[in-house]
Amino acid sequence: MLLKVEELYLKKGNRQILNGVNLEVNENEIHAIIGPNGAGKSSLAYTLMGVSGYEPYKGKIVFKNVDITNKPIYERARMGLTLAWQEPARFEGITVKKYLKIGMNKKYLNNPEDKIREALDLVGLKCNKYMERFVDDSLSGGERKRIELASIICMEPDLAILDEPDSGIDMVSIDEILNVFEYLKEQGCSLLVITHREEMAKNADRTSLICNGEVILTGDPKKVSEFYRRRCGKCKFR
Ligand SMILES: Nc1ncnc2c1ncn2[C@@H]1O[C@H](COP(=O)(O)OP(=O)(O)OP(=O)(O)O)[C@@H](O)[C@H]1O
Repeated sequence: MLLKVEELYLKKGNRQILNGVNLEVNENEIHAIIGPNGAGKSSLAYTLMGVSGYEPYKGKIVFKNVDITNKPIYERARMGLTLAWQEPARFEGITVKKYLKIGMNKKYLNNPEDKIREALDLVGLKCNKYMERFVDDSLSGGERKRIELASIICMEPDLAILDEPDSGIDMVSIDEILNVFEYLKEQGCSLLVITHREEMAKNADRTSLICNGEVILTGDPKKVSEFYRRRCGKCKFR
């Protein structure tokens, strides 16, 4: 097992956000997380990554058999964990090329430009058009999401947590994103993908449903999606 989350509890102020999350991600698995707005999906992602302000008050996070619950974000990153934020990264003043090179896996540093071209191609962006563009507001939300995904391809972490990689991506391009997921899996990465799109969840190996800060069901993606649609309509908002 790659990631094991045991009974994780998180508060923000006096608000209870995570209520004893249990979650397991296997090696080489695409694991989707679904659930209603406000269920705690993004908060779980930040807690797993070790973002400041998201320290759990109870529970355990084990990554590659190491207890990382109290490890700082940079140590988790060094161990091969990464998070692509819901809001795409903005590195004002940096070109796309430079941005993709920053987190690049060492094994590609001999010939970074080839990997950058491959990554941009995989996410459906024309290299010559985007390499020298700046990562800033001049890029559309969808373009930034794609660049974020390209950075994961260049980084090739052991586990990438992707918070709504499909938001802002037009419907016809969802297949492209799914292809990137398959590509990353072939490279040996595991993915934890937070999504509101059923077709994304259905293409995962397993899906977990989060409700009120708790994983209430994990299993076959089609069954979990179906359960969510049938049973969770009523508990959408707290
Ligand atoms: N800093 C904070 N202070 C207080 N409450 C917070 C804070 N951050 C998040 N919350 C609350 O925690 C709950 C979980 O939020 P979170 O963003 O994790 O949900 P989510 O499942 O990712 O939702 P969505 O699907 O809308 O993105 C929400 O009720 C939110 O209002």
